[in-house]
This record gives sequence, C-alpha cells and structure tokens, in this order.
Amino acid sequence: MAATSNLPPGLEGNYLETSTGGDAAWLPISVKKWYTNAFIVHEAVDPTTPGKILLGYKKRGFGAHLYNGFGGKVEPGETPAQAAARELKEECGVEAPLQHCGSLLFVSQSGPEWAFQIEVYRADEYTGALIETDEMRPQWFSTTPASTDAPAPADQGEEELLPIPYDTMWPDDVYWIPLLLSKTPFIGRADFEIDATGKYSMKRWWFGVPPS
Ligand SMILES: Nc1[nH]c(=O)nc2c1ncn2[C@H]1C[C@H](O)[C@@H](COP(=O)(O)OP(=O)(O)OP(=O)(O)O)O1
Repeated sequence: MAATSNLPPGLEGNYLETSTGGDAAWLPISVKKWYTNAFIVHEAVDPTTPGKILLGYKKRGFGAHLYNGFGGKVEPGETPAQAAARELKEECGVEAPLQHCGSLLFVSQSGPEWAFQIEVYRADEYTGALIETDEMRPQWFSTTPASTDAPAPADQGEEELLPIPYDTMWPDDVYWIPLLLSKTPFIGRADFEIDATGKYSMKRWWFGVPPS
C-alpha cells in the first residue's frame, strides 16, 4: 500500500491508499451535508454457513433502483450515530448495535451542488423483524466473492444467497464494502459526473485505511 501524500482534499489523517483511479481534477467542495449508511453483516460460521450482508433495494428517491445500506440525512440536533439507528429502523424495521466503521465523501458538481459526508456503520446482529418499507426492500446477499469455488450452502433449510450485486450498486461500493466486511476502518472520496440520462459516473476516487 502507498503512503498518504496523495490524500485528496477534504480527507484528513494518516491513511494508506488501498485504491485510487480516474484522472479528473478533484471538484471543489461547497456545501457539505451529513448522511449515514448502515449495514448488518453476519460472519461466516463454517463453509456450509457462509457470511451474509443485508442490503436494501432503494425503491424511490436518490439512488433509486440501486442496492445499498440503510441510511439518510442526519437531522438537526442528531448525531450521525443517532441518525444511523433511526434510519435503519425507519427503512427496514430493525434495531442494531451499530459501530462506526468508515467515512466517505462524495462530491458532484453537475445537478444539485452537494458534497455528501457519509458516516458508515455496521452491526453483526439485529433485533426486530425485517420489513419492506416504501423506501427500501431488504435482501440478504452472500459475502463469499462470486469468483471463488466455495461450495454452495448445504441444503439445511438455508436459502442460497446471491453474491453482493456490485453491478446494481453505487460504483464506489466495490472499493470499500470489502473493507467493511473485514472490519477494517476506512475513509474515501469519490467525485461524480451526471450524464444526460441522469446516471452518476465516477470521475476520480481514492480509498484508504489506517496504517496497521
Ligand atoms: N456514492 C454513494 N455510494 C453509496 O454507497 N451510498 C451513497 C452514495 N451517495 C449517497 N449514498 C447513500 C447515503 C444514504 O444512505 C443514501 C441517501 O439517503 P436518502 O436517499 O435516504 O436521503 P434522503 O435525502 O432521502 O434522506 P431521508 O429523507 O432522511 O432518508 O444514499
């Protein structure tokens, strides 16, 4: 991993680069808005009980038709941790002992002028019953990478899960979800351009982890 000399503007601290790309100039940051994103992850127990991650299919609004964690705006008077817990409950009905695991900065100039500061949380367990809401349809995915030859789960009443659907997620997710899964703290920044069809494409990105 490379040293931190190329940390993008808007990120601070001592971090080692894990991935970077794109050759556009970093966009200026005007208004920063705080958001949250929360994930439930069940670790693999053994080869027949692989790990799984809970994602939600966003049914409307920003990021509609993409799978993501559960989250939204931090409201005035709330801490990001409080907002993460509230959004998780509102969007899929459950409560969880969320732990902060990463901070992400997403910047775009085309469309509404925004810089999203997203605090990312993860929990190993949850309480309550998962429900589909107007905003999100929850779905479990396997955390076993699609390319490995791991055996399919044994037929013990366990549903067979699809791999994480990176093709139907924000394009930055593939760079930091593996860090979330391995419980490695992370930070990152990604700059986006919106094309004529309204699709966000990533023009420059950088992700990193603290030195071990
Ligand atoms: N590039 C990106 N990659 C990613 O993985 N998640 C992103 C992202 N850009 C935004 N998000 C997440 C953060 C947050 O969980 C969600 C946006 O939240 P919402 O659409 O729920 O926000 P709203 O403005 O609707 O807020 P609420 O009304 O409070 O839910 O999208």
